[in-house]
Amino acid sequence: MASSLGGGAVARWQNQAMTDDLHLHDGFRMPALGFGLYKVPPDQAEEVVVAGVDAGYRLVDGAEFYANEAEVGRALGRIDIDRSLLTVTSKFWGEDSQDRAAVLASFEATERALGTAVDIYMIHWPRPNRNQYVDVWRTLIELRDAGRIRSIGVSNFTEEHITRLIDETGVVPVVNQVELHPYLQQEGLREFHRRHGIVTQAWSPLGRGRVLEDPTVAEVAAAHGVTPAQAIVRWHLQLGNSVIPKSTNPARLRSNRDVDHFALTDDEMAAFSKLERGQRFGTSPDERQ
Ligand SMILES: NC(=O)C1=CN([C@@H]2O[C@H](COP(=O)(O)OP(=O)(O)OC[C@H]3O[C@@H](n4cnc5c(N)ncnc54)[C@H](OP(=O)(O)O)[C@@H]3O)[C@@H](O)[C@H]2O)C=CC1
Ligand SMILES: O=C(O)C(=O)[C@@H](O)[C@H](O)C(=O)CO
Repeated sequence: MASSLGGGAVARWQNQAMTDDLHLHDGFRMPALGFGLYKVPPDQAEEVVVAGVDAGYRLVDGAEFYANEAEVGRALGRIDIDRSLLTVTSKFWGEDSQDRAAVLASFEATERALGTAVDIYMIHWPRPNRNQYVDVWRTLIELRDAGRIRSIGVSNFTEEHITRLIDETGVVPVVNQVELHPYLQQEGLREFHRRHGIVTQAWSPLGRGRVLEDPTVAEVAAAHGVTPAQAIVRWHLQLGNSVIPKSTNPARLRSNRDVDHFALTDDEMAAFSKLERGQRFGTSPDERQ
């Protein structure tokens, strides 16, 4: 099993199921491993969600922007599972307006489309030039306090943005969903999250598929007899990230979740950490307004 990178290091995580829940600082829990729905075409979304839950995923990452929430809702209506076992997320897009009325309208549109409660609702982008994200956050707090959302979080927020939320409202997001993969490991932000009890959730965790051919990833994967995607998902989980790979291919969707039977060694984790190159495949937080 040990690769040349593994070198006999202690496999701290061996036999530990990494697909279990993470604890949120508001007392609720969230599965560490879920699947994402960005760019899942509406005519495939219903079947992807049914297949994902059937494969054992319990976290579904969606957003109004993905334009497939009605199909996700249809799938959730079909799935024969205790709803309390699922974590359904969505995000406020806010490109047109960020006023309270716009937040409420978007949230209600998502609720209607999904036909079920949103467990975790996030601000999709801080859009810092507009300077309204603290007010948007206040509206999310209001919705949470009214019992309409279980937990509230953010996405694409920097330390500076989160610090402002905390200083001005006293409410810490439960999660910050950010671009994170072996080529963009976000070490500083992860440390900041740790200090504040915020879960780091990795978007584009496979680098949109573009990290899968990396030679180090391939070597580690081969040593464990798994796919590069499985090795990367396992790396995320061992870092303590929540992770939401996307696939419209049922076999890949299933195998991306099948990561409890192997563990990266300390040396393999160290080899992954050397892959950092500050490379983004998506938009940066300050860029999108
Ligand atoms: N908050 C935010 O701003 C953002 C959030 N997200 C969230 O993160 C999720 C995942 O990010 P995403 O950008 O989709 O990128 P991912 O890193 O998850 O990569 C998805 C790509 O990898 C391919 N892929 C998946 N599994 C495998 C596999 N086992 N072998 C080979 N190829 C594979 C997919 O193709 P195929 O489907 O054909 O399998 C797709 O092309 C999104 O769906 C969304 O929920 C994403 C971007 C921004
Ligand atoms: O980052 C990009 O350039 C994208 O297209 C996506 O990340 C998109 O903006 C998004 O937010 C998906 O969740």
